[in-house]
Amino acid sequence: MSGSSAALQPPADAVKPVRHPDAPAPGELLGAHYEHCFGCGPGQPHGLHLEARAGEGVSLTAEFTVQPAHQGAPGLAHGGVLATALDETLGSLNWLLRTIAVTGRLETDFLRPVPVGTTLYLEAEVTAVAGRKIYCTATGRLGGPGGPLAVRADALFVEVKVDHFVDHGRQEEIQAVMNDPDQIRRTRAFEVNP
Ligand SMILES: CCCCCCCC/C=C\CCCCCCCC(=O)SCCNC(=O)CCNC(=O)[C@H](O)C(C)(C)COP(=O)(O)OP(=O)(O)OC[C@H]1O[C@@H](n2cnc3c(N)ncnc32)[C@H](O)[C@@H]1OP(=O)(O)O
Repeated sequence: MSGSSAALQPPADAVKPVRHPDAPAPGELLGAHYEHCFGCGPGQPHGLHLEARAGEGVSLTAEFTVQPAHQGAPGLAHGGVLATALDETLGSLNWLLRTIAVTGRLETDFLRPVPVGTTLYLEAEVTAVAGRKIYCTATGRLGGPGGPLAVRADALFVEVKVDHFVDHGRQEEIQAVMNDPDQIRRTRAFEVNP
């Protein structure tokens, strides 16, 4: 079964997404948004280490290789890990809009089992924007762009201010980020280029 619920249907006043003029060029790696992110951070030993690359328009591709630490059933990826890969890929789209946003709703179809050792090839695009609401969709294929479709998702992201993280994140990590000039520079770029 597939398709998304009414909550993921863009409203009548939704518009097409607009790629930000300073978005990374098609083919460029986006890089991790946070060193300790479970989805993309290089500082997470058991994380997904997902790598996303800008595509045309407001789209991107990403890859992640399923490790033994990602198992649910023996030799197979855990469904929650696959949902994380989709969530991370969809979240990365916001770099192309230059918007900071968090997942409000994520609907996932698991179509085929994904064995350990598989490289999951993901494609995602923003389909519509309505105010703070960003509607997007993603697929994950086994082995490469022409591989069998294994997972897919539709999601709604909601734009937030940096305050969202400052107000809700544990102070220890927030302070560490605030002391990291690279992270602050990257975050500020989003604030001054709405
Ligand atoms: C100096 C420090 C620097 C820090 C720098 C950090 C930089 C980081 C950069 C990038 C980070 C990106 C990280 C990506 C990681 C991958 C993505 C994730 O996993 S994110 C984690 C999981 N998600 C959450 O934890 C959200 C928890 N939820 C919330 O916080 C709120 O519920 C939130 C923000 C989503 C909405 O709350 P409201 O109070 O702001 O807004 P309301 O009015 O409730 O919603 C706005 C609109 O959205 C709809 N909406 C909200 N949630 C919905 C839902 N679940 N389903 C359908 N519609 C929903 C509402 O109906 C409303 O629509 P209408 O404007 O009335 O038309």
